[in-house]
Amino acid sequence: PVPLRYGAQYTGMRTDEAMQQWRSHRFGQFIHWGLYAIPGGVWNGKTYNYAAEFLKSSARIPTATWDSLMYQFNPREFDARAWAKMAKQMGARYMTITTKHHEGFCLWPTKFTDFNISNTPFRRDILKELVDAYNAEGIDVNFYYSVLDWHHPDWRYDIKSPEDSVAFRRFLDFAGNQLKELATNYPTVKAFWFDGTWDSSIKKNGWWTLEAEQMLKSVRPGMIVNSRLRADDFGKRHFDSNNQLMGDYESGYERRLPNPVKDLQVTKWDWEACMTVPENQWGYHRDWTVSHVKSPLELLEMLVHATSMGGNFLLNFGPDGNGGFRNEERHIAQFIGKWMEKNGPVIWDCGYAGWEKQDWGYFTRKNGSAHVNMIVFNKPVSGLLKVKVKGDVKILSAKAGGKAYRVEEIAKNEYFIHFTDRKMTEPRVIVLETAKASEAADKYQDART
Ligand SMILES: C[C@@H]1N[C@@H](c2nc3ccccc3[nH]2)[C@H](O)[C@@H]1O
Repeated sequence: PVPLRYGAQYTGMRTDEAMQQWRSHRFGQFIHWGLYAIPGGVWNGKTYNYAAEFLKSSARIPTATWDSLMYQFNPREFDARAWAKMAKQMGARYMTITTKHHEGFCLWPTKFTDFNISNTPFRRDILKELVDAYNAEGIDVNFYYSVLDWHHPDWRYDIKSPEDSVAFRRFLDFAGNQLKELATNYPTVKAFWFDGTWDSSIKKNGWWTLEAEQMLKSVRPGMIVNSRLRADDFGKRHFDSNNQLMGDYESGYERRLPNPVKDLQVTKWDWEACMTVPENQWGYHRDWTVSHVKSPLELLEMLVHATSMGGNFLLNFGPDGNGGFRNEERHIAQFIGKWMEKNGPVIWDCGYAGWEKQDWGYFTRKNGSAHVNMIVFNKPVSGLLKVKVKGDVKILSAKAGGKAYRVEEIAKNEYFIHFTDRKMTEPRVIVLETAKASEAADKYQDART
C-alpha cells in the first residue's frame, strides 16, 4: 500500500453505539433551505429549468444582487414543530439540514460572517429551532455543510498563485471556525454531511479535510462524517489511494442507487444515497412541470432498495421562501408514512440479507435474525416468487399479515413461495422463517457434468 498521511484512518465498519444508531435509522429527511427558496428558480420573469439552488449561476446573477435576497428572507409560515411532526409521521429517523449551501448564506447566527440569518428580517436561529423540534420528536439531526462558498471572497476553485494560497488558507480557517461553532453550539447533532469538496483547491489541501474531521470528532466524540469531505495526499476522494473508504460512510450515491446485482461491494461498508423528488431539484422550484416528478411509490421502492443493500436513504424536501412544503411533498410524506406505519420493522434496524436479488422485489433482514423479509413490488404472472437461499438455510414458513403462503422446495437451496394474493395495491411484505438446513436430510443430488 501507498503510505498516506491523509488517507483512511481506519478500515472496516464502525461498531460504536453512535454509528449503530445512524445505521439502524435507514430513512432520513434531507432539507434544502436557503435564499434560493425565495426566487424558486424564476428570475426577472424567466423560469430556469436547472436546479433551483443554482439559480445564481444559471441566471448569471451578480453576487451583490443575489446576497441582497437576505433582506427579504422572512419565512412567516416557518414552524419547526410542524416540519418535525411531518417527518415523524413519514417514518424518518433522522434529518439532514443545509446549514450553508453553495450560496454561502448561513441558517444560524454565525460569528464568522454577517451573511447569516441574524441579519434578515426573520432573525431567529433556524438551526436551533429545527434541532430542538426534531429531537423532541425523537429524530436525530445532522448538518449539511457546503465547503464551496460563492459568497466568501477568499474561496478559490484552484490554487494558481501565492495570493491564492494565502486567501484560501484564510478561507479554510473560516470554514474550520464555522464547523467548530456548529459542533459546539448544537451539541445533539450526530453527523456532518459535507458537500462542495470536488474542486482542485480542496483536493490540494487533503490535510485540512482530515483535520476538519478530527476536530469535529474531538469536539463531539462519536460524530459521524461522510466520505465526500475527504481528499487524501494525492487528491483522491471518497476512497483513498489504497482504495480504502475515508470518513464513516460512503456518500457517492446522489440521485442514483447502487445496482443490486453489480454493486454488492457496498454491502461491506456503510453508505447513504440522497434523492430528489423531481429529476434534479434540491432547493424549492416554483415550476415542477419542467421535469419528471417521482411518485411516492417510486421513492418508497428506493428506500426499500437502499435498505436491502445495507444503506441509508435520504429523501429531499425543499421548503419554499415562506417555510411551507409543496403538496407533492406532503403527499409523499403521507404515503410513505402510511406504509411505514405497518412495515417500518422491515426497514428500521434492517439491512442486507445476503441472498441473490430476485425480480419480484427485495430482501431485508434485521441483524442476526432468523427471519428474512421479502418486500414484493412486482408480482410475477405465475404468482410464484423464487427464493434462492445462501448457506446452511432452509425455509420453514412464509407469512404475510398472519396469513401463511405455501413454501415449495424446487431444488437445492431454491424455493417458490406461492403468492396467491390477487390484485396488489401496495408493496407486500412476506416474512420468511428460516432454520439450519443441516438439521434436515439432503434429498438432492448434484449433477455430474
Ligand atoms: C446534495 C446536492 N449536491 C449539490 C450539488 N452541487 C453540485 C455542483 C455541480 C454539479 C452537481 C452538484 N450538486 C446540490 O445542490 C445538492 O446540495
